[in-house]
Amino acid sequence: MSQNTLRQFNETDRLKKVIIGRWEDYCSDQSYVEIVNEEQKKGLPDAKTLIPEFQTFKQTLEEHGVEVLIPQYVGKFVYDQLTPRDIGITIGKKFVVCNMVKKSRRYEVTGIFPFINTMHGDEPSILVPDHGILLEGGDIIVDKGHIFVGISQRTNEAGFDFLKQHFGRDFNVVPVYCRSLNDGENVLHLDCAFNPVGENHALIYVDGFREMPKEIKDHYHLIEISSEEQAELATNVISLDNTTVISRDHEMCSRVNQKMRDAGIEVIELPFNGAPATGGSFRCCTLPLVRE
Ligand SMILES: NC(=O)NCCC[C@H](N)C(=O)O
Repeated sequence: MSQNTLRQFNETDRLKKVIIGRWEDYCSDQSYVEIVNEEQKKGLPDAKTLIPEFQTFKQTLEEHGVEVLIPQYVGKFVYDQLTPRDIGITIGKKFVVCNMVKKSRRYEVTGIFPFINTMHGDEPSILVPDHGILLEGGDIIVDKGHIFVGISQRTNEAGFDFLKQHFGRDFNVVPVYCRSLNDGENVLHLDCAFNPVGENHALIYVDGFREMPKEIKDHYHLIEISSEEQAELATNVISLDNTTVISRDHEMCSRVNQKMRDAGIEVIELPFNGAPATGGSFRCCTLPLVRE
């Protein structure tokens, strides 16, 4: 299959081509930094910790046959290009350019346009939502005929409606209402509380949702995680295929990692502390273009 054809129908299909976060130039000018989430209020990571962690991540992906792309540097006003997951999403054979809530993330997508422009798909293959429609890729999970859409800190009902309008014929588009900061829960995006792994398992933080959709209960064997594990982004693994994930080598993720192993999934644990301190772990730091 062509590496230049957009394709993502399942979260755990074999990952062939992916954009990962850009660690160089991170926070290169502090005067531009915007604190965009609760995690960052605890302090931003030292840029030096990012280098070995991202290099090892990239190398591990490549060793597993994945083509890895790094965004171009956008400029110091976009101080953080670590988590490309949110700026766009491959759905089926199309690409949706996301409308970001935070000002400092709005132009991040220009760093990946050179890659998107080389990709083909079902025309028109690039969709751009209107103003007022807020949606971020971390809130969108395409799996088993569904598009799960987190209505969260970053995606609104209009974002859900947009996806339903464009993809509702081919997918069952399911809203997933995440609890808010006012409810005492910090679910930045859906993938901070739910993530399919393996053939039909899913990691889940049940208290992160106002109500669990039937489609999640019916289609997955659930591996539940605690609030302490959720705070360390234990759901936020990246699947290489339906047998293998990359997860954090971290004490608050080790129980969940073992649960996945018990379910027959190979878990590659890598040290990854810098990006999670900005709010995103392995899923957030990846933007798949091709899964087959
Ligand atoms: N899918 C995700 O949860 N992405 C993490 C995004 C972190 C980024 N610093 C942000 O707050 O937008």
